[in-house]
Amino acid sequence: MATLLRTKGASWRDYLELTKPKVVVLMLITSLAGMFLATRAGVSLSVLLFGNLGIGLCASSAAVVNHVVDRRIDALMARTHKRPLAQGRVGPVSALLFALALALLGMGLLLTFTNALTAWLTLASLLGYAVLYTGFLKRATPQNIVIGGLAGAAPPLLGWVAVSGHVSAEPLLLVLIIFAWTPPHFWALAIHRKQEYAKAEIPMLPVTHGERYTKLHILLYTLILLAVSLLPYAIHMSGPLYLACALALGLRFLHWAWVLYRGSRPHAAIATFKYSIGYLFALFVALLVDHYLLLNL
Ligand code: HEM
Ligand SMILES: CC(C)=CCC/C(C)=C/CC/C(C)=C/COP(=O)(O)OP(=O)(O)O
Repeated sequence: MATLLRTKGASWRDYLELTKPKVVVLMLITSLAGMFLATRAGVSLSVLLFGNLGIGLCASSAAVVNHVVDRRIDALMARTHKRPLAQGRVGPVSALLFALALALLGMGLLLTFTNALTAWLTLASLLGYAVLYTGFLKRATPQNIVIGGLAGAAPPLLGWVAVSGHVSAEPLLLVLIIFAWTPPHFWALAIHRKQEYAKAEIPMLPVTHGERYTKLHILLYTLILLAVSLLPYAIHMSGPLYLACALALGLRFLHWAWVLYRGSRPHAAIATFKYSIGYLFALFVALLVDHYLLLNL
């Protein structure tokens, strides 16, 4: 029991780390875009603050559960072996109680300040990542991140529904962008960390199908991503500034995917992974700025 509840030597930093804060912050930028693009009028301050806080707390809760479920495989991999649960600084029961508190608070905020549809869609994303992806898909199939990616792609839809109260085609397009982005984002890292995933017996694509096959699929998904990222302009949801940014960012992503596929440069996999994060951040900031300019000029 002592090991299950252990918090000896754990600091608030350990608990913060369990929530995957950088990932959650990027998700909140995508939910912000969903909120602002949902309306030509302003977003109310309570939805802006408590809607994002609620989504962020639920995403954090899912991330904590991921650390609990994965603590044994995390201990086997160099990238993750120092995590609080892998090293035993935080016990699984303490972490699960923390996750429960985050989820209850997040759901409470969403039900109070947004609407029931937002709360239930957020809960579905939480369970999609914490239970479906982490508890099942991750160990079951090399397509784990393609299917599980839907949970991480949901925030623009959650933000949109928090403001409008209903699902429509435009936010689903934003979800589709993140859905197409996830395979190049993750498989680039999985190539870089292939030996570790093999050691932990996790069937990531580079382990099961090899690097060549994975690089080809990164290239194909990056092409799909470039095409899909132009659709907000095509359906008049966004203007020329967004189009220019989406083209420039997407062509640069394609450049990295091509360099990785050709195998001509060392470290191309980790460079592609790092670029993917900057890409998604810049694309969603471009959506926000473009929306602001369209409304105010
Ligand atoms: C199933 C979908 C996804 C998978 C499998 C995945 C996987 C990963 C992995 C393994 C890392 C490395 C973490 C580390 O170095 O400790 C990472 C980093 C990151 N991911 Fe993802 N990711 C997914 C979706 C997303 C989404 C939807 C976002 C944001 C919208 C995102 C944002 C980030 C960020 C910002 C980092 C850098 C974190 C850091 O440096 O601490 N990821 N991702
Ligand atoms: C409510 C809502 C929006 C939920 C989304 C939850 C969420 C935080 C999704 C993040 C996706 C992600 C970082 C997957 C990596 O998991 P991994 O186990 O493959 O990576 P790891 O080895 O670094 O832990």
